[in-house]
Amino acid sequence: MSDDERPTAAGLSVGRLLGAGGSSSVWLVEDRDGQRFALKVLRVPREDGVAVHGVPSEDGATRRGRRAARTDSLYPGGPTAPDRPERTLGDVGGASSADRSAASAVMWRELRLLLRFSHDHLLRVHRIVETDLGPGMLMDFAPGGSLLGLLTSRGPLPVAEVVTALVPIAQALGYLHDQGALHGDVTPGNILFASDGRPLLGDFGTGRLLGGDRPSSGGTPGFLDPAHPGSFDPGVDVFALSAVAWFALTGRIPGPTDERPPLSLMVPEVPVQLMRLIEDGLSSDRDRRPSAGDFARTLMRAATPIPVDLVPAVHASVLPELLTRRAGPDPAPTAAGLPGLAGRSRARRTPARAPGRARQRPGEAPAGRRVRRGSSPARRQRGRRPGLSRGLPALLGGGVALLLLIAGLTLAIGGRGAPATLPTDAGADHGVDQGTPGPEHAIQEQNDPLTALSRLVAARAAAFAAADPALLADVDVEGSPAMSADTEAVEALAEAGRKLAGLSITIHGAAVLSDEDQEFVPALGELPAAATAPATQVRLVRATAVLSSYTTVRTVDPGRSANASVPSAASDPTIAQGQQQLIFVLWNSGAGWRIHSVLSPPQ
Ligand SMILES: Nc1ncnc2c1ncn2[C@@H]1O[C@H](COP(=O)(O)OP(=O)(O)OP(=O)(O)O)[C@@H](O)[C@H]1O
Repeated sequence: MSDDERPTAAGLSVGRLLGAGGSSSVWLVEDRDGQRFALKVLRVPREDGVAVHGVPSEDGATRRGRRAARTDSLYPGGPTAPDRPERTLGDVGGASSADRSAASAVMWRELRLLLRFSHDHLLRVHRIVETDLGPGMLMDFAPGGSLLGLLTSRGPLPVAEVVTALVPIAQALGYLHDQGALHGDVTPGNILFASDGRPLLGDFGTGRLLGGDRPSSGGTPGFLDPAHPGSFDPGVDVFALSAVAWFALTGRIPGPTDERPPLSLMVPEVPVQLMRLIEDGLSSDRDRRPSAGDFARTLMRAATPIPVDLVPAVHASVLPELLTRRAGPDPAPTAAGLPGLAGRSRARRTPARAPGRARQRPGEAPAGRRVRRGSSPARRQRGRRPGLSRGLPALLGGGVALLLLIAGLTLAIGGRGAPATLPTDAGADHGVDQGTPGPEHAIQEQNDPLTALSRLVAARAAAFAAADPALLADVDVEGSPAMSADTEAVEALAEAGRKLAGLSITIHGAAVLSDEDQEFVPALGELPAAATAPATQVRLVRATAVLSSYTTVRTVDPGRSANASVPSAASDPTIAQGQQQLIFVLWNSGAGWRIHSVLSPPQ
């Protein structure tokens, strides 16, 4: 955005452009006391057809990524918001007085609405100021930037960070709904972060009050409830929030129900209750959608929240004030040399345990080896882990752990056209073994979890490909998180009369994590001990799971015969291949290795 689009306003010095949405540009400003604010100036459609694109003043990669997110991921196949002809009020010879008074009315309306509400997670708006480009709204500056900016820089987020980012937003929506108001435009661009990492819901431009006279005209494609456009229904905000959660976990907008891949296939570590919550929130059946308050409560129980790592996304000038940054010296020796892990280590040592979650029940002493050993001070004092120095840091250094690339994420945010390059490591490649395992193979598998893992993921792919939950019996531990999530997803496929033709999964670079490496996997603290079967062995295997491309095929007789299929219709989407770094928790209680759960690697 050029300098002549920079507003001027009495008593304010105007700094960098913070961002631009479909209808406004937002600038960093400072008042005479040195206090910083964000100043939002509305933009209006251009009459001469010449487009003025608002781009954030972040680095080039972020800018490119944001465009890609808008064009490839946020708005696939549809009109892209930035391509709407638009202008800043006052440009090209100045806006008409009618434009200005319309803009002013919108601003006053948003201000009046916002002044009625006060919540820790609603962005505070102060007043309207006159600028040379028309009225501007002065609001709190959110130095952490937006969730969209964060996802553009980092790629999809781990479940634990999604919990941190979205529980407060769901609570803020619950508060608004209780007050008889709708937000109306919950999107990743409208979720901002304070410097202490607090998520804030902004942009009440399309908000509405119950009984208000103005129908909603806003909303953002991809996050707009297709079933109830324009209705005054809190479920519209819950739909949008669920779409944001899907987007944060996968890097893509969810798309229509019968076209989106199962979430548990794209992000296997998503707990089953979270998968259900998001599917319920996106359901076209309004009665299935939870209230915003229930959404917050269920999301809170999905994982122990960890601080959102904002560092890769923020402007360099705000780094020093960012409380959640994890670079620099850390008092915990275990985190030495591992930027990004310090916060996680702390979070793990003092977990914000959700109600009802017990790490280990009294009297349930682990008979086999526990999934995770306790982290004694002595262990923490030992400093850098030799295993980690070869393994996880390679992931961290490459930034690969940030990219949960599965099922078509080559089109995902960040403008990346191809899957990330993965670090080579010492682990052998374990391609799919399609043949029937012989006795020798079975013995080898019994001893070697890496060999077993290749077979397990191939069999898991076969269950999804055929939409046959019975095939999971030899894949997942009975009653485990993996079994619940996979069964639910495969049954949903079967009920929808679909299967994923051509899907296969191969394992590459698999390596068993040492005990010391396991110290750095915070989510392990949430897994139950392997206490139920005395002889249970547990291994954690870090690996890259590579999904082939596949096509969603409709079966002839939905819900009954997954074997019969109709030829792929032209509309059936082919999902491009993708890959993902994962940690598989494998159990062996005597009958061979099975998948107990799947985690994302620490970042
Ligand atoms: N208070 C703020 N502090 C820091 N950055 C902000 C603030 N408000 C907005 N931004 C940045 O500006 C971008 C655009 O802001 P906003 O979403 O309010 O504009 P908009 O035109 O209303 O967008 P849309 O109509 O597309 O939702 C945000 O995505 C964010 O990056």
